[in-house]
Amino acid sequence: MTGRAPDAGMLRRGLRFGRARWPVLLRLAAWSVLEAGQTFLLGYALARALDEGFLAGRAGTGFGWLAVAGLGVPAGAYGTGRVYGAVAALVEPLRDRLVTHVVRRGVREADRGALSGLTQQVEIAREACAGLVMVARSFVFTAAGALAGLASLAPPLLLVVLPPLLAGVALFAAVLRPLARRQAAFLAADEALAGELGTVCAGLRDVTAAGAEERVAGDLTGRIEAELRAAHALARWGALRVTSLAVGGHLPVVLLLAAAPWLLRRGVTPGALVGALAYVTQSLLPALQNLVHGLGTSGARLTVVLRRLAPAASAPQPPTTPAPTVPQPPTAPPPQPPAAPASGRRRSRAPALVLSRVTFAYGPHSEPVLRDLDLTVPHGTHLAVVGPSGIGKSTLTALAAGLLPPRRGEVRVYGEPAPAARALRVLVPQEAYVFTGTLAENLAHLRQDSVPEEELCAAAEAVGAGALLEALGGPGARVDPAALSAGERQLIALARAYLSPAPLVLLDEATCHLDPRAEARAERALRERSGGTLVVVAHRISSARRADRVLVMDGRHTAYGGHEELLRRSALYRELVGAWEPGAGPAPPRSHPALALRDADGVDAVAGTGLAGDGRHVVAHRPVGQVQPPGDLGDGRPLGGQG
Ligand SMILES: Nc1ncnc2c1ncn2[C@@H]1O[C@H](COP(=O)(O)OP(=O)(O)OP(=O)(O)O)[C@@H](O)[C@H]1O
Repeated sequence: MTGRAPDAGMLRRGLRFGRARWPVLLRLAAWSVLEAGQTFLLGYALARALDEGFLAGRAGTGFGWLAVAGLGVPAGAYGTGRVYGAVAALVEPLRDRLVTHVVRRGVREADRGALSGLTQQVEIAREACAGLVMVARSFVFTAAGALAGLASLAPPLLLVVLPPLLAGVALFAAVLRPLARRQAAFLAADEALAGELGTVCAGLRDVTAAGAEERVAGDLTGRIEAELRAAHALARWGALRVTSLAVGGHLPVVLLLAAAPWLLRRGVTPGALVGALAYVTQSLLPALQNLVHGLGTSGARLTVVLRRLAPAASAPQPPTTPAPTVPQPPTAPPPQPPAAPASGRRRSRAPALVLSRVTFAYGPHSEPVLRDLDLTVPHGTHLAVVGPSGIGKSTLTALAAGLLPPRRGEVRVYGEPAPAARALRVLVPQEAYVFTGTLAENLAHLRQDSVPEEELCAAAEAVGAGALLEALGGPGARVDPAALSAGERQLIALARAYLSPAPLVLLDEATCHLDPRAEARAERALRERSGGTLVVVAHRISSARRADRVLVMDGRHTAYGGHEELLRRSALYRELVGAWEPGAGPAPPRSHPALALRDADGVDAVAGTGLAGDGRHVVAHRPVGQVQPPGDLGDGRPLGGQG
């Protein structure tokens, strides 16, 4: 949208439209004259009622004139009713023409989304146009009626009322164009903000996951400030509009009162003076008020909407007033990633992740999910986090990413408080974020520098997305997120994390839609990526086996160690793995519903839920005694308890 005032072309088209409908315009004028008759009668009858009736001691005559004024009311109301019909006859064809134009355009461009947006604008145009005709017409005929009345009462009254009225109208006419420009600019800023908010709100989770909050907040702040500036500019010009109203509508009242002695000396009767005041306060002032406000708002809206619907325009535009109701996926590259990572010096000194006596609960009165958790993950470590469903694994990654604040304790990433260390970590959630754009934009999303094509391809190859990249047409190809499978989206997100400058990668079931081999390849690549640190909410036994360290979350009884070590000392880990230490006997029965199925005699089966390699939810259900040893579980076996 542009911020230009109505252009000559639009005016010409308007005049052509009016010329073709002169009978309707004539009808409109005729009914408006009847309406204006009421205005005329108001002051005239009042003056006569005073001068010839009440002030002359003839009350009957006075009431008679008041009755005449009263008769003018239904006549005027009848005229107003007919006026609405005439305005409709004028505006409906405009709507029909616009609808025809819009439908042709929609069919030509085969874009039904654009069509619905445009027909909405047609309705706005119809309303704004009707409002405009009503206020402009009302002002012209009311002013004519009132001025005719003033002239018939006493011509000197015109000398007092007419100059400020003309000055006010002239001032308003002068501010109209700049005001329309400011109004259009304000609407544009408002729409831009609404559009951006719609996009951001639809992708809040992904923005958070990508650590782009600051960038998004910065963009939104820019939009908000732009709208604020536009609102200030509009308000400044709005003040001039109010001044024009004061000069044209209120000043005549003051002048009439101040000039009363002079007017009376020049033969103006008291009744005529009261009649003049009635004309100004009851007719001219309200009509001018309507004109100033109506033209200021309906006029600007109509200008903006008509320009959008103009035949010259080809690209569909967003609707004028309401914010987009259906959030759209971002079409441009979304917010930029966090700044560059910390220096290698800092990395080598501080552990990648430290949780010190961290307690976290989702609500002030809810039971903590984590209680006094201590954890240190040295730089370069590959840590797998396992535990039953709902135990707090995702919560832990969110705390590590600085997305959740601990109730007590502290989380540090490479020595910095987690919320301030966004540039040092990348969190890949289960639902991978891919946006409409090129593959290159998607892959380099967390980089601030421009990434050479070879590096993009190498990263994709490293995490196992090379074939996908090729199949989609290479880095320059555009991607439609809806056309990708969940696993393909995960591969893109993993390649993006690989390219990220952040040394700490947090995978929260980010490979659950990949097959075991693909998962292994991606994890290995992320682990080996320039000595990066990898924390994986493990989804399969194979993932935990690959890790240097495993954190077994179990409420208060969290265990930490290597795979073999944990098999020896963590009953829960043994259950999760679905095996017993040789000779250790069956694992102690557990009450976690995701893990143990009980019958009246106690535990009879060990079960776990998880996602299979193809993304299906599965339940591993094995009668006690038939559980296979760890070596036989195979890479593809989902790890119990991962929902
Ligand atoms: N936003 C939230 N508000 C309130 N409670 C929550 C919220 N998110 C998670 N929880 C609760 O916190 C606990 C831990 O959830 P979390 O998602 O961290 O578990 P998880 O181990 O990752 O589970 P899963 O393996 O099923 O993903 C659960 O009881 C869950 O219901």
